[in-house]
Parts: sequence; C-alpha cells; structure tokens
Amino acid sequence: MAQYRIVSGSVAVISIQNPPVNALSAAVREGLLLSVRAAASDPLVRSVVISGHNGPFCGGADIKEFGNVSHLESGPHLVEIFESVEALAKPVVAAIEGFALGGGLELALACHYRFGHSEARVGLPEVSLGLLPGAGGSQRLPRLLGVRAALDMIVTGRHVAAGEALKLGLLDRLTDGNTVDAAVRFAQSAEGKPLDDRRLGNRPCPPLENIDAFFEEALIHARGRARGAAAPLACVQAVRGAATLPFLKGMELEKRLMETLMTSGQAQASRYCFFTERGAARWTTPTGARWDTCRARPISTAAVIGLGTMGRGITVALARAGLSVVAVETQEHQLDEAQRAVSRMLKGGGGVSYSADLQAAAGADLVVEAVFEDMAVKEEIFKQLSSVCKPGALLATNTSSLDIDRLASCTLRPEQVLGLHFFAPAHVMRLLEVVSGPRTSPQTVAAAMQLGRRMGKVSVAVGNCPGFVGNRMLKPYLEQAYFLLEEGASPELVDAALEEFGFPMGVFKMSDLSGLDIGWRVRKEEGLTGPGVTADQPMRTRRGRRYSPLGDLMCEEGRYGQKTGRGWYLYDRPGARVARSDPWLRSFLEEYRERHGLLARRIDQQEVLERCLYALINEGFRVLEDGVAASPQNIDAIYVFGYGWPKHRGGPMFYAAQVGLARVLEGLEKYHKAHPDSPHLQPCSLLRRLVASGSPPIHKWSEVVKGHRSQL
Ligand SMILES: CCCCCCCCCCCCCC(=O)CC(=O)SCCNC(=O)CCNC(=O)[C@H](O)C(C)(C)COP(=O)(O)OP(=O)(O)OC[C@H]1O[C@@H](n2cnc3c(N)ncnc32)[C@H](O)[C@@H]1OP(=O)(O)O
Ligand SMILES: NC(=O)C1=CN([C@@H]2O[C@H](COP(=O)(O)OP(=O)(O)OC[C@H]3O[C@@H](n4cnc5c(N)ncnc54)[C@H](O)[C@@H]3O)[C@@H](O)[C@H]2O)C=CC1
Repeated sequence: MAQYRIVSGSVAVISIQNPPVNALSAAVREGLLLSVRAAASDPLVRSVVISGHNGPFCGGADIKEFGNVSHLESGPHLVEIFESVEALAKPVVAAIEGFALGGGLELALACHYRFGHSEARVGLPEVSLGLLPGAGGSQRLPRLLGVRAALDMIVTGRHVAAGEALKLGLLDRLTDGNTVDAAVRFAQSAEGKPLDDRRLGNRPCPPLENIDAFFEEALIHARGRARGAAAPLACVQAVRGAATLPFLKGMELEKRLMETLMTSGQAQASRYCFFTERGAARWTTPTGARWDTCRARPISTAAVIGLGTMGRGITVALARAGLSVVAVETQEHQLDEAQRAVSRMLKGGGGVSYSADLQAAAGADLVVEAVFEDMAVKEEIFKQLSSVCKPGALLATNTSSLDIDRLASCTLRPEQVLGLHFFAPAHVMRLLEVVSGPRTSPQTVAAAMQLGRRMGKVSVAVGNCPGFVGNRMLKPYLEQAYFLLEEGASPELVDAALEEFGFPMGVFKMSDLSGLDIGWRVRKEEGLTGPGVTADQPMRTRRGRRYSPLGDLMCEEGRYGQKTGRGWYLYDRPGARVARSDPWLRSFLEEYRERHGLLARRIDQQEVLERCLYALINEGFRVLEDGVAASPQNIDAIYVFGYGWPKHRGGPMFYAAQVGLARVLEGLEKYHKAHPDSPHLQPCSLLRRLVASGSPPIHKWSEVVKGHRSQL
C-alpha cells in the first residue's frame, strides 16, 4: 500500500495509500520499506518524494493495530523504516498536504526536507492517546526546533498550522499549488548536494541554559496539568533524553518509555475514547432508523430564543458553524448585553441579527429555545413557535431537566421537536446530547446530528428521561457526596479524592461554579424541598428514601457558590474563582450532624471514590437497561466530553470494566448494606446479569442488554 513511480526521469515518488487518513498499517509499512529500498538501489533515481495518496500525507500509526501486539509486531517497525529514509544517500522530500500527524510527522522528520501545503497542519498528538512519539519523533523534533518549541508540541499534542510550522522551522517551504509537483521540482534541485547536515539524527540538540532546572520545572508543570495521566510526564522525560543524550541513546530511552505506555491501561482507555468519539456519529433510534439509512435535511438558518448564559453560547456556536442566526430576547437590557457579548465572542457581527419578537423566528430552519428552566414558560413558547415557524422547521429545547415529550405535545409537529442539550459554555464544550422522544422523526435526529458535527461537537443521540443521560447519572454521584458530608467528610476531602482521580474539579467546587441555586430550584419543582415539605416527614427523608437537605440549607443561607462569593467554599468576592476553605462551613456541618444525631467518622479517599463513582456507574447501567443510551460507549463519550471524566480513564462504563464488574458489584452491595435507605447504591439488574454471564468485554454488553425494553 505504497505506490512507487518515477517522474521527471530521476525522482522516485512514493505515495502512501491507505484511506481515509493514510495510516501506517503493517501493509503500508511493508510497502514503504520496499519502496525506499527500491529507490536506494535504482541508479536512475537521484532523489525521492514521499507523499500521501489522494490528499492527506499521513494520520500516523494505525491506531487500530495498537490493541494487538501481534499486529504491532507484524511488518517492519516504523523506527527501522525511518532510519532507512534518513540514511538514504539521495535527498528525500516530504510533500505534506492535509495533515502529517504522529507517525506521519515522524516520517517527515526522517526526510531531509519538508514541503507543506499552506493549508496543511502537522503535530505529534500521541500524548492524547496515552503515548509519546515513539518512532523517533521525541528525539528528532527537539533537534530541529530546539527543546522549548518541541516540548510544547509533544506535551500538548497540538496541531500546528502550516504558517506557524514554517516559522518554527518545522517546514522548509510552503506552496499554495500542487505540493507534490513543487516537491519534485525541489528534489531535483537538491540532487547531488550533501545531506549530512539534513539528517536530524546526526545533529545535536540546540543548547539550552540551566537544562536541569528547565526540565524540573517542565515536569512540575506537566504533572500539574496531567491530572494523573502518565503520558505527558513520559514525553518530558523523552525530550530531556533528546537534550542530554546522544541520538541512539535517546532512541533507546524513547523505546523503553513507549513500551511502558503502550501496554498501560491509560493508553487503552485513551484509545477507546478516540474511537468512542467517532463512533457516536453512528446513531440509532428505537424505530430502527440509523445514521446510514436516514438523510438529513440541511439547516442553514437558526433562531435562538432567550439570550442568557446558554443562549449566547449557542448563538456563537451556530454562527461559527456558518449558519445565519436570529437571536431573540424579550428583556431589553439582556438583549443589549447579549448583543455585545456575542459580537465580542465572534469578533464582529458574524451573521447574527437580534430581535425582541418571537415572530423573527418565522423563517428559521431550526429554533433552539434557551429560556428559564420553567415548564410553563417553555410550553407557552413552544405553542407560539408551532404556529409562527415555517412548516418543516425543527423546534429544539436546551432544557437540562424538563420533559421533551410534554413540550412536543404543545405543538402541531411533535415529530420535529427534540432536545439539543448544550453544555456551558455552549460555544466551547464539545458535548451535545441530541434528545429524541418517541414521536421525534429519524430525519429530525439526522439533521441535529449533522448540525452537531458542523459545530465541531461530539453529538450523542439519547432518549428522553429526567436528566437525559449525563445529568441523570450525575444525580446519584452528587447525592453520595452530600451523604459523605453528613457522615463526616469535608468538601475538601471529597474534592481532593475526585481531583486526584482526574476530574478537573471536585463535585463541590463544580457545584459552586455552576450555582447551588440551580439544583435548589429543580428540587423545589420536584416537591423535594420548599415551604411545608418537611411538615409531615423527617428532615432527612423524602418519599421513604434518605435525603440530604444540606444543599437546600446552604441556599437558604444565600450561599449559591461563586456568584455570591460563598458556597461550599469561600471566595474573595462574588464572581471570584479561587476557592478557600471556610471555617463557617466546618461549624455548620458540625452543628448539622449534632442536630441530627450523626456521628462523624473517618472517611478515606477510597470510600469517596467508590461511593460517588459506583453510584454514578450503577445509574449508567440503568440507563443502558432502559435503552436511553444506545451503548456504553455513548455514555462514556457523554462523560468524557461533557463532564470532565479523565480521558485516560476512558469514561465511567469503561472504568467499571477496567476495575472489574464483579468488584463494582461487590462494592455496591457492601455500601447498600450499610446504607439500605439509599436506593442508588442498590446494584441494578443489568450489572448483576453481566457479572453472572462472566463479565464480558464492554463491546459485548449489548448482547446482555438485548431483550430489555429499549427506547433506542
Ligand atoms: C509488547 C508491546 C510492545 C509495544 C511496542 C511499542 C512500540 C510500538 C511502536 C509504534 C510506534 C508508533 C509511533 C507513533 O508515533 C504512534 C502514532 O502515530 S499514534 C497516531 C497518531 N495520530 C493521531 O493521533 C491522529 C488521529 N487522527 C485524527 O486526529 C483525525 O482522524 C484526523 C485529523 C487525522 C482526520 O480527522 P477527520 O477528517 O475528522 O476524520 P476522522 O477523525 O473522523 O477519522 C476518519 C476515520 O479514520 C480513522 N482514523 C483516523 N486516524 C487514524 C489512525 N491514525 N489510525 C487508524 N484509524 C484512524 C478514524 O477512526 C475514522 O474511522 P471510524 O471508522 O469513523 O472510527
Ligand atoms: N446554565 C447552564 O449551565 C445550563 C443551562 N441549561 C438550560 O438552558 C436554559 C437556559 O438557561 P440559562 O441560559 O442558564 O438561563 P438564563 O436565566 O441565563 O437565561 C434565560 C434567558 O431567557 C430569557 N427569556 C425568558 N423568557 C423569554 C421569552 N419568552 N422569550 C425570549 N427570551 C426569554 C430571559 O430574559 C433570559 O435572558 C434552561 O432551560 C437551562 O436549564 C442547559 C445546560 C446548561
């Protein structure tokens, strides 16, 4: 799978052919090595150009091979191929169109010259797969760019646009025209010229002052950002090798580090996330409609109703995807403020017009409602939209908790009603839950999924139920965190355990950020709190289950979180972000425990993790059982891209499989026995059945789920 041809009499053009991204599979590696050898031995060949077939240069090593050692070991090794390329006595030019990523860029670094198309991008994104550039990239890039720039690229894994790559010296030349033709012309001009200096393996790394201090600091910085991931730290170690060791010794270090990473659970989890992200696009619905049989009607105009926190971000996301947007808001001051905020985010008008009148939505292909979380207000808007909007227009709500079916039934077009659950900030967060009810048509889902892709979102099709998938699973997680406070934990202890696990923020810091009042309002609507609710039942029980009123009591004290400068933590002023421990809270919790006869006990981090995460995972199994999510992979995509679940732990369902389903079941049984009034700790029947059927691998869970009532 590497094409070999001679052009212009003396230039061998080797073209990597493995659509869609020209990954370096075993067959490609075989073909590449044979071609390089052919070019070396053919006396007519005086120079070589390496390119990608039909566009992209190369998306790197074939990630599908990584899970299987025998696949990895079949065919020649990339390191060996790249050594042959670098050692060739004839100039080799990489002609980079589209992208050169991972092993693709490592191949280009082994070439003597790099030509890029002006719209190409290059990068070493292995770190996001739990790896490092293990085919010489960690050793050659620092020799070319210097340690600082190389370390930045390798530790962040960021894609670098051609213009920047030229400035960095990573690309030698750019062209707007045909890259291969330009590279061929250049290769001919380089024929016969000395190459020693062009071989990066021969070059020392550009010197760096205070090298030890530099790397110590780099390690601390990487550790601070890694949230427990091993790969970024290994990347720093490998680059340090490049800066301090001869090339071959550095290559040995790179190999050792790579072997450890490649066989790690973290790399397995990160790889799983890579495919999970892409797999979400292959959606299904309960009526049997599928992503590949259903055509989506294109959407080119949209209306957003309500320009508060969410509506502004949604407007920006839609405008950036190229839609023409009309933004509707009834409050004059909100409208003015939103207009300024949206323009700032879009750096100009960006195809957005504004109105205070719902009639402005009449011509839109899609309407996204983002007004207050109040059923009566939303019902009224959906009634109006049903008559105002043109036939065929889709009506979406961004509600995070209300019933989509109820909103659909307010309209004359229930098949065109759906939930588009964006996450805050909507123009930044990658996740979009596409929520369909029983009457939502497959074409509506298809159009929403296609739009999600245009916005660069990871869109996951889910069924309608309270909280959909993400928030539904969050509820038991939050609940256990509250219970732990009652039993003796502090917010600091709970948050530290979760942050050490890899969440960017513990549950209490997260509540302070999003606002405690949001949950309070929802609990009031559900009749769980509010005047008179506790008159005929104990303070810590609701509907026969354990209930913690801690969140309600905090709100009654006016402690809404960051917005009021006080919540589970203390902040310097309302709106400030730095959380400090609050002595008030400690006494508040002590008094609370005393009042309710609760004895504080020592709680360790393991209990925090097991109680919070197993309760969340248990709900995930229930979601699967109910058919609200089509697969465990979809649940994991929701958690990784919407809730900060660390990628190197794969997502909650993957994590459960990695921990062992029997262990999760055992843990839940233990905690449920200790807390029988907490139903979320009662293991669900799907988990029991999976364990009884021998804990099959995650991609086989659907066989056990089958037979259950499914909404998807
Ligand atoms: C005992 C054990 C011994 C261990 C020995 C250890 C030694 C091992 C030596 C191995 C050395 C390896 C060295 C190395 O440097 C490793 C790498 O190169 S890792 C790969 C790095 N590359 C990437 O991370 C790029 C990943 N891809 C992307 O970012 C995007 O796909 C891309 C920007 C290229 C294109 O984006 P887009 O156009 O949006 O398309 P999609 O993302 O939807 O992808 C389309 C399709 O292609 C699949 N795919 C993409 N990249 C790869 C790939 N590298 N390998 C395999 N397949 C890939 C993708 O999954 C999509 O297919 P689906 O079917 O939809 O999933
Ligand atoms: N804030 C968050 O983090 C998230 C919120 N959501 C959901 O998004 C929706 C909006 O939430 P926020 O943006 O936080 O609320 P918000 O209170 O910041 O904004 C709501 C806006 O709607 C406007 N509005 C009210 N009635 C209107 C009407 N009839 N016509 C036009 N505008 C009207 C209000 O003036 C206000 O500007 C809610 O359903 C919420 O549950 C979903 C995901 C996350």
